[in-house]
Amino acid sequence: MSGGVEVDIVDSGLSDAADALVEKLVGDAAASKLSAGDATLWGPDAEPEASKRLAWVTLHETSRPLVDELTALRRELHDDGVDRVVLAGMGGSSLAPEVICATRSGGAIGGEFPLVVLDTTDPMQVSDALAGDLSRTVLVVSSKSGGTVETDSQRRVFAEVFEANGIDAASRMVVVTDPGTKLADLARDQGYRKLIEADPGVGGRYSALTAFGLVPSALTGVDVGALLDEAAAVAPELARDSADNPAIRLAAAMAAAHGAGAEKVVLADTGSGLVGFGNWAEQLIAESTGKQGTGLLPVVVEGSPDADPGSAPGFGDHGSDATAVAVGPAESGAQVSVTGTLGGQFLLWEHAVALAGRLLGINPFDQPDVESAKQATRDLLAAAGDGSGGDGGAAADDAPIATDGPVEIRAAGDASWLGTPDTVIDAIQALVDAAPDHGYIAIQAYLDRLDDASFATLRPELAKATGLQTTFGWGPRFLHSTGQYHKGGHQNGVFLQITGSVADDLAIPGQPFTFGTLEHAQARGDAGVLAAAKNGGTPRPVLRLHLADRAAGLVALANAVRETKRSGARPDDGVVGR
Ligand SMILES: O=P(O)(O)OC[C@H]1O[C@H](O)[C@H](O)[C@@H](O)[C@@H]1O
Repeated sequence: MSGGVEVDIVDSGLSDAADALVEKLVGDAAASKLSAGDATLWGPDAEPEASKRLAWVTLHETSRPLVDELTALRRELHDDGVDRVVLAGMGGSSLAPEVICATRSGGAIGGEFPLVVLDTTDPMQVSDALAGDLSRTVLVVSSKSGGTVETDSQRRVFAEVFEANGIDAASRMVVVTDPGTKLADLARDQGYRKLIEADPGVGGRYSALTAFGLVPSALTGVDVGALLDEAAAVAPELARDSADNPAIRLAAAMAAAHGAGAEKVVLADTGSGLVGFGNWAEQLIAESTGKQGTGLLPVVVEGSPDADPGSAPGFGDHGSDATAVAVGPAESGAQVSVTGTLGGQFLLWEHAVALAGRLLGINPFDQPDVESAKQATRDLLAAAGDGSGGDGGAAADDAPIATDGPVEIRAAGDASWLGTPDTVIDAIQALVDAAPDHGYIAIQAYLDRLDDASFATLRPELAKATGLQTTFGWGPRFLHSTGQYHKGGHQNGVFLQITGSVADDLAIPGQPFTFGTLEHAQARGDAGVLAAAKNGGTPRPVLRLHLADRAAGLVALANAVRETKRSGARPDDGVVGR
């Protein structure tokens, strides 16, 4: 293993196809240029953005001063009896610390300790985070732009509840943001405990080793110096213009597969020792490449295919539209295996995705389609006036097409593909029938990802029933991750959006809307934007299922998914529909 990471292209056909691209990257000296921060690698259109976004290549050196600063901050907080860390942040501002803390603590994601990640607007999940022991809590408010509505809302409600419990809110706020943002000004004006300004030369999804990744991790006790050491150990290897460079090999494998029609990258953890790494890689791959009607769609599957055969549909049984990548040792069905330390893999994947961007001919540093969903949400909130949308905003929604027990069936945009379903089974079947061969299904659940965690089982069930690659994302979290690809990538997706009733809504202090209203506006807004795009010349199918009762709704959905069929199962002959 070179310096701590290794990429093995196990599939000989893919390895042969990748060779030409390996040669090209080596010939162009792309790896050494990338490591030297050369912004010309993605062409003249991308150069202005790239020139502001390449500081991540040396973070293993430039982030060093943070290590002692954060150790001191943690000690100071501990001396005050504060050891529960809640992180308010979306996308690049929370995905890396979640993986770092879960990996270093042996697996607990989203539990009470060591890190409570709040990347949601679901009122129930926010309420649960507020219900923890506030006397021991510090809120890390992380936002590169300083203007992300979810993060701002979480900060507002925590500030209010701290004060309501007799705790000086300012003393419990640690802010991570870029210099000069509104959030930085606020932290100064309000005298927040600590303001840590991040390196503005790094975009959100490349920021694992900046203050965004390191601050929450260090506050929970992770040795972030060791993480930087792991990255430093692989950096020289990643800079080499050599056919053995693991970043070159991974980039070439993904781009060669893409060229042959396999635009999906199915990621399974096969015993990497890294917990939830796919959820971080997902944002990096999807947001960096999914644009201009092209890109790589990450499909994160559950379980280890060898340990539990059949547990990860889409991996071992994938068709010619996908590449199976094992994070960990190669297992049956894997075409590529990537192994290594956590710090090493962060840097490896960042280099590989940036190099793949060059091979795909896109700018890996922008996210041109993310803003459209945010704007649609703002428009819906403005149209709702004071935001008092009753049942979390659902009351302001269009009338359902049909109601089947606890499930209201709706659609977005042109729903001619849907016909007139009476039941959830009919509706899901119509959605599956509308998917092109070699297309994909995206399940998007705007629910509580801890209390409603069982909804994630719909992914393997639907993948098994249809043979289509199927992704699962929690809303609004995925809007800051795979959301870019779904709107800007290959136009062959169909979308199953799930929203749920809100038993106890939660006000957002100083805002005219509640968390429930915001969550539903985000769902409706994104559904509208998705449906407005086309799959080729035809309307892009977006099915919206609203659950009047979340628990009963899950049972109804699971039953319906089991009944779903797709003729021809997984299509393997030639690639169409991209
Ligand atoms: O860190 P923030 O500025 O709050 O941004 C959080 C996220 O927002 C957007 O959705 C971007 O597309 C993501 O790349 C980013 O990570």
